Amino acid sequence: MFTASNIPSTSSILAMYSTFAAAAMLVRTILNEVQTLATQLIPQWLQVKILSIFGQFFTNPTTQMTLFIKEHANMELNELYQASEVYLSTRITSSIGQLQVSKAPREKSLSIKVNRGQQVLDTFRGMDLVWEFVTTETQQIIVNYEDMSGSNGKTEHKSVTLSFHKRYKDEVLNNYLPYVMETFKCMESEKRSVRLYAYGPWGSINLDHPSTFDTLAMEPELKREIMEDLDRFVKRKDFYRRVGKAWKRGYLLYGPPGTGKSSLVAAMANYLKFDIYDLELASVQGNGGLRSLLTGTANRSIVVIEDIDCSAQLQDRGDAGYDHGSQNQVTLSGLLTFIDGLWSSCGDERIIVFTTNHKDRLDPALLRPGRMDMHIHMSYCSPNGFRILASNYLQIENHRLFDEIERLIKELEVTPAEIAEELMKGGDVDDVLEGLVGFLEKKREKQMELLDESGSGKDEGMETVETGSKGVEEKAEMEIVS
Ligand SMILES: Nc1ncnc2c1ncn2[C@@H]1O[C@H](COP(=O)(O)OP(=O)(O)OP(=O)(O)O)[C@@H](O)[C@H]1O
Ligand SMILES: [Mg+2]
Repeated sequence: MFTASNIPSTSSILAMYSTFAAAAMLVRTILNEVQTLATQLIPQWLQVKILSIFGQFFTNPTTQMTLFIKEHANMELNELYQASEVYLSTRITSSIGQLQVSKAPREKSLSIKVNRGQQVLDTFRGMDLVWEFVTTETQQIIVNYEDMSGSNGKTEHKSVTLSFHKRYKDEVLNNYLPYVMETFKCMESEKRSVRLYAYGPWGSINLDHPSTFDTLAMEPELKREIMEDLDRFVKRKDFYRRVGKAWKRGYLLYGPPGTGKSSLVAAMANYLKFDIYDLELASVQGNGGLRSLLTGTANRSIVVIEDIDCSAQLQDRGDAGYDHGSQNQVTLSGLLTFIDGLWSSCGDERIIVFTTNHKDRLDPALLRPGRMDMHIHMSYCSPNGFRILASNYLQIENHRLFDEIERLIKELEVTPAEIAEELMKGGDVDDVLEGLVGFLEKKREKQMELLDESGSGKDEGMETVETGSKGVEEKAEMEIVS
């Protein structure tokens, strides 16, 4: 009980309060100092150990927050996961016991990643953050529709977790994660070599294709037009957004085997530093499978579908309109609907390339204006093309046999692949070029014989070969965009 004499005066209460506040502040400052000193003095590996052993006692679930960043979100590649992986490779210290190390043939340096189960500590503006790579498995029953048998399958899901004190939630979401993304983008722009993904679930290999626009044997003017088209495309994000179009570009490459269609795709990828996704339509499970594969491709990539005339079901579009196809096949409708629809909403830089040896066999729906922006005819080797190949393979700009070779090339239908093969044969330059003259003369004799035979009606089924058509046919779509 307070009596009148022992009731503390207001001023003494205030004095006591400010003493307490000062003491609390002092304690907090000392604790902060100790914490900072400890983080500096205790090696990071020990911090991780302490955290992993005692973390469960100290980390109060009510104060800790954990973010889960999955590799895929809504069936799409999660860019934040990719970014975390790349970012954490810059945060590797001696505390981390397990790393994944690899080197691809064309990559200049080793690629080092943190292995799963390993914790990585990071600090950002005074916050402590703990990252960890984790893998979870889900059981799936896979039904074989042929004999209706079932088997158990496991799917691995990769993710990375990020834990921190709850009070940092806003700082992490508004500043730290954007910083992680920014670091990732900077590192990507200084880029590693181009990656090639084969039919999925996308596993990547580094594209070991040395093809560039410099090494391609093509008419210089056509080459320049393609490069300018690509340049224009990547610069035009705002334009595509303004006109409400998907930021994508479609190229149809057609021409006989060995004229450089696949080499041109590699040259485009190397030029833009885009990754390539090589999509084998025949192996895709239905329209749903196509959808999930294509949504799993990264931004700034080229999806290529080779030999489209040979791909299953592509001719098959019923008069009744878009059919949904049987369960296991991709229909042309699925493909076109996907290109038109899904990419319209994603606003990312995408290129799609179809290649074919027989443009005339394609469904006209694919050739309509608006489907593919540019049709590129890859044709037989020209004298210009030969000079590029000679310069690449033999490092020569001229030779006494050039005139004769160029005269033969003009008369013949010979592919750059055939000439490249001759130029790769061993020996000195004279031997190689003489070998090439011999090869071209033999080829001319054969072509004359074939012409005689077809002239006398012996080979009615002989294929006619496209020649001399103009290199680029730009469709209305291209005119609108340009
Ligand atoms: N235009 C070209 N310039 C330089 N090299 C070429 C060219 N065309 C073909 N080659 C050479 O021939 C090889 C095969 O060519 P490529 O695979 O690009 O032909 P393609 O047109 O895709 O053939 P296919 O229709 O059979 O797929 C290439 O690896 C390259 O060495
Ligand atoms: Mg090819």
